[in-house]
Amino acid sequence: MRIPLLAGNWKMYKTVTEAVEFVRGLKEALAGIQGVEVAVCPPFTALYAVARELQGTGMALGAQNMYQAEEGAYTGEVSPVMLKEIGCRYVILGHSERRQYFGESDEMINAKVKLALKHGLTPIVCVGEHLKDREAGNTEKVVGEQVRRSLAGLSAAELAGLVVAYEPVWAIGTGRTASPEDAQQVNAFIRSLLAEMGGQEAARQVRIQYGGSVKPDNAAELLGQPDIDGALVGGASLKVESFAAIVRAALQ
Ligand SMILES: O=C[C@H](O)COP(=O)(O)O
Repeated sequence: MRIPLLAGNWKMYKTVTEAVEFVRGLKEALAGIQGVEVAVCPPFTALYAVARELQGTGMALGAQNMYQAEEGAYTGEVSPVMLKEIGCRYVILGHSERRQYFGESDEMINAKVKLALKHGLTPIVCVGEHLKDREAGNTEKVVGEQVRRSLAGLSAAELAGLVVAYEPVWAIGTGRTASPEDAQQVNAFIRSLLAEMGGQEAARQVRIQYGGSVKPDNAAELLGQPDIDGALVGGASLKVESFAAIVRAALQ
């Protein structure tokens, strides 16, 4: 039984004050909720304050990125050791915005995934095709390559414990969502690929989210698909009301 993971990726939004205020509201909105896992992924600057605010709630903390080294002269970067100490359970890796604006390759993401796992962080590994890939009928080819390369060399147990987020790039922040059927098809494809890489049991356990314009009014249908085990939510995770509504939709 896979517990759905609803994770809010705040991207470069929210000061420390705004982040703390949000978490206080979210705690109230979701008090007593069971059967789903909820995580928030604030900018680095708010991680510590949010970690304190989340204590004792069962909600998890995630970071949006990390560097592929434990320490060193890497100005501006943050290591998995630092994220673990601060209380992160998750780290988003390979988000399409990292791939697009910061030149992250599958090989770099693979190094990050391995180091995150070494330090007890659970990677949320993002994959997804561009519109031109989908229109050319290349979705599975592109997503398949990203999965194989980003997750190369992982053991079956490591694959089983991962979170993969299928995020079609054309659906991110655009208001254009993949249909539940299309999202289900790609998530099922990713699961079959993971079965090839790590065996049936790993594929049965791994959680595969959908992300891309998930909103309160489309969440239930997306989350009701058999291979969609939660959502990675951008814009709609910035307001307590909409994020809480998406979390509740996972229980329907
Ligand atoms: O990580 C989250 C995704 O980029 C989705 O963002 P969005 O919900 O604003 O489309």
